[in-house]
Amino acid sequence: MSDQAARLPPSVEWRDGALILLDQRRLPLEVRYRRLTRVEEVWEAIKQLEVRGAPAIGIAAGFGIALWALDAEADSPQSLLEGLERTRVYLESSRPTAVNLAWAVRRIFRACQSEPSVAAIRARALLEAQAIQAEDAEACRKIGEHGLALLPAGATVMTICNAGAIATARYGTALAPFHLARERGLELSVIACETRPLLQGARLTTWELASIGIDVTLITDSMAAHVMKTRRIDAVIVGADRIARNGDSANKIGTYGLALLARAHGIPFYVAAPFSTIDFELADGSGIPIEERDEKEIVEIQGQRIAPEGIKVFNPAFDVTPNELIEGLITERGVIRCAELDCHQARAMG
Ligand SMILES: CSC[C@H]1O[C@H](OP(=O)(O)O)[C@H](O)[C@@H]1O
Repeated sequence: MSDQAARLPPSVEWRDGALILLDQRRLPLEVRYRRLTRVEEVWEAIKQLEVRGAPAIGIAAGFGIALWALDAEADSPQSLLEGLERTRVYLESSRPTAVNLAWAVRRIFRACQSEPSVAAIRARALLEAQAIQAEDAEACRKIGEHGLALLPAGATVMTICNAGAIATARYGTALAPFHLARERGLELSVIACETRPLLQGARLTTWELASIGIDVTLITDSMAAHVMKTRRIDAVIVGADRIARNGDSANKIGTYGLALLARAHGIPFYVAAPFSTIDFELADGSGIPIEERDEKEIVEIQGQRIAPEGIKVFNPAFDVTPNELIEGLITERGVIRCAELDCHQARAMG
C-alpha cells in the first residue's frame, strides 16, 4: 500500500474473527474503532452511519452475514441456508438506497447455496465477503485511473458528500483520482461541499484529502452556484448509491442540484461508481428507494436544537440525478456514457 493510502485508516476490516469498524460519526475529531462480533451490531452500525458509503456498507453487511453464519447453530446445510436467507433480509432492512448492501448479501447467499455442508457454507460466507472487499479495492483503483485521465493538469473539481477511501475498501470512487494523483505527485484541487445535514463533506472529505496532502477548500452547499460562476471548476465528480440501467443516479441529497448548476455553467458532471452500484433490474431512477431519516439530523446540531419544536421536517437522505445531466459514469471498466450502460449488463458483476 502506498504511503498516502497507508496513512488513511481502513473503515472496515476483518481481523481475528471479528469486524473492526472505524466510527465515521466521530471523525474528524476522533479516530475510534469498534470490534463487532454480532450481526445485530453490524445492522445498527450501518443504520447509524457508523460505517457509511455505498461500497463500505456493502462490505460491512457482507462480513455481517458471515459473522452470523460462523456463529449460528445449524444441524443441516438446509437449516443454515434458511437462517442465512433470514439474515440477508434483516441486513437489507438497515438502509434501502445503496444497492451495494443488497448486492453483497445476495451474492454471498447465492455462493453459499452451492456448498454441500454446514462447515463449507460457513467458510464460503467469509471467503465471499473477503472477495467482495478485495474486488472493491481494485475496482476503486481503476475508477481512480479512469477519472484521473479525464482531468487536465492542475484541475479543480467540485464534489459533495464523501465518496472517498473510507466509504469504500480503498481509494474511494469520486475521490479515487485524487489518491492516485497524490501517489504520482500530480497537483489537483478539490472544492468540497459541506453536505448538510450530516456534513460528510465538511467532516470526512476535507479530513481525508488534507491527510494525504490534496488541496481542498470547504464551502457550504449554498455557495456552489457562486463558486461555479466565479471560479474555474473543471468538473464535478460525485459518488453514487444506486444507478439505474439508464444511468439515472441516486446519491447524497444535494447532488441533483449540483448537476443542474453544473449544466447551467457548462461544467461536465460525472458519477463515479463500481459496477456493484448499478442496479440493472431498474429501468430508470423512478424506482430507486429514497431513505428518509430522523428529523433530528436536521433540527439539531451537536445536540442543540436550531428549529422550533413541533414544526414539520422532511429529511430525504438522497436524490436522483437524471441521466441527461450526467456526462459519464466513471467505472472500473472505463468512462461509460449513460446510453451505453445497458449493453454492459451481460458482463456485469454477479
Ligand atoms: C462511495 S460512497 C457513495 C455514497 O454514499 C454516501 O451516502 P451516505 O454517507 O449516506 O452513506 C454518499 O451518497 C456517497 O456519495
